Amino acid sequence: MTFLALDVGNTRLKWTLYDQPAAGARMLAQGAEFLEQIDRLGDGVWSQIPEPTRMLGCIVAGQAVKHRVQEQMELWNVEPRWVVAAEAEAGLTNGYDFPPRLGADRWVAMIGARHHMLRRGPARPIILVMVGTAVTVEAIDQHGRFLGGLILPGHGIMLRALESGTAGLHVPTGDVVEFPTNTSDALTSGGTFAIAGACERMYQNLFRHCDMQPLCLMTGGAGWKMLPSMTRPYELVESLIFDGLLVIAQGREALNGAF
Ligand SMILES: Nc1ncnc2c1ncn2[C@@H]1O[C@H](COP(=O)(O)OP(=O)(O)OP(=O)(O)O)[C@@H](O)[C@H]1O
Ligand SMILES: CC(C)(CO)[C@@H](O)C(=O)NCCC(=O)O
Ligand SMILES: [K+]
Repeated sequence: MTFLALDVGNTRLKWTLYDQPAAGARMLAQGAEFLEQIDRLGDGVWSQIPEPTRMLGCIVAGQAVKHRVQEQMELWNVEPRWVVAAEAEAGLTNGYDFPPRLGADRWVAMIGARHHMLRRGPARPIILVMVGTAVTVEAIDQHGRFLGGLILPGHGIMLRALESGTAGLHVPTGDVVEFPTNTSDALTSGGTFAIAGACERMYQNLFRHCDMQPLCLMTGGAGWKMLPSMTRPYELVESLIFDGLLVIAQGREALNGAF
């Protein structure tokens, strides 16, 4: 029973085909497209992979993008299913004021993060940093309760905002240094330390709240760029959204025999 997992972000669609909807499934194929280019998936690479029996995705782009994605899936019989953040699922409880308003990508990545931790050791609080178009910094306590999280502009948005909001700033890429002495380094370091600093504050908040050292996890396409600038040791797990989708799919399959 093949399983297609989709992560539709604000910039790119990422997909992975697995041999079954279960944690630890074998990957059969994967790819990523910028949102402007998704309309050729159906005639292109998706026409060359085995047909998925099941599909589950998380999407934070709008309805228009969702329809375009579903159109590309019409070459198969599979029913499109999209995760909506719930009050509880797969061992996680949702502390958001209005649980379904929590971004599906955040919810799914947190489920992936909690299972990643539990496979390796005893339960601890988790700081989960997701570095994409936007950056999120989630706090999960040792019992699996999502306490709350930060949303920050991603590095690209920060720099574009500075470029368009000032007369004298243009944004060639610089290096991250402690004491920037040119504009490029000042911009790159400013954005990077803004994110790293927010993560450090959330770490301290969570440590104080739980009285227990949090595990620090990072995911998202630009995670590797942030890693060297963090103030704590972070583990980079690129696949957390896909891991979360597999865990959710497995749970639903066990419950309903389908989903
Ligand atoms: N030096 C950097 N440090 C941190 N983040 C960066 C850096 N350079 C670029 N970025 C961020 O990385 C993002 C691209 O990451 P990635 O390709 O993973 O996005 P994405 O995961 O496809 O986003 P989404 O899931 O929202 O579509 C850019 O939007 C930018 O904000
Ligand atoms: C915050 C982003 C953009 C991160 O991808 C996404 O999860 C989203 O659009 N969330 C909805 C709002 C919220 O999570 O509160
Ligand atoms: K994302």
